[in-house]
Amino acid sequence: MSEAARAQLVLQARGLGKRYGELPVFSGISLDLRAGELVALLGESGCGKSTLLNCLAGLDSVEAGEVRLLDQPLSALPEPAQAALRRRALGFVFQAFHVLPQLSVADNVALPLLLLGRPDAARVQQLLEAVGLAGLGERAPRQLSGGQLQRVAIARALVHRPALVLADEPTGNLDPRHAAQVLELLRAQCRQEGAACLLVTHSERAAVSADRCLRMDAEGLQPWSPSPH
Ligand SMILES: Nc1ncnc2c1ncn2[C@@H]1O[C@H](COP(=O)(O)OP(=O)(O)OP(=O)(O)O)[C@@H](O)[C@H]1O
Repeated sequence: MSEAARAQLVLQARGLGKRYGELPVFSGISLDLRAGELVALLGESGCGKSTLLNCLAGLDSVEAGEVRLLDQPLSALPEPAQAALRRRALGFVFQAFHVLPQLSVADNVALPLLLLGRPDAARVQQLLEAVGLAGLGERAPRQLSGGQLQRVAIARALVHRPALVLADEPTGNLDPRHAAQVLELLRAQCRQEGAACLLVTHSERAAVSADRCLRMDAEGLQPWSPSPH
């Protein structure tokens, strides 16, 4: 691989294998994600997409293989170094949002910046506006709808300009207008900030807007082309 190609690599996974007890979830998964690309990950429910995202982030362990994030061996780093790299380089949109109920909407979005010691109220406001939540920053999460909470989670994942965004069905609870807005935001994050984004989706519409698509099945990850509309 050339130096230029290596420099573009944000994430490199090789030979990942995962099982829950006796149940194999996946094996032999390899994946490269480059700066600026939006990659859609599709596959049947239960095939292991969320588990793979967790393993790529180092939030779940693998039995085999290696994950390199920004050319550092994430899975081999001691936990404090792993946490520091994750905090700096990663934005994660969880399927279940994981918005903290005791913090306001704006404080939830601000959290990654605070953990990095870089508070930036203007950036928080910019993200709230970008996801269509301007004016709701002072609300408590319990006062928001499911779709609004999903957008809080997306704003929080992007606010610190991470090199890698892992997004687990980020448009699953959104109407078409907000789904398009969120996809546009993820794309802008890739284009403007040079981030890589791996987007788990069941939506062919979302897949069409990706730079490339991967389908996950028992054989591993295969390149896939969505049918044009
Ligand atoms: N903590 C766990 N313990 C045991 N089995 C688990 C655990 N988490 C997930 N699984 C199993 O691992 C497999 C993969 O689950 P996963 O959530 O990764 O699938 P998915 O492709 O993301 O599904 P969906 O599209 O429905 O979100 C499933 O068979 C699931 O039942």
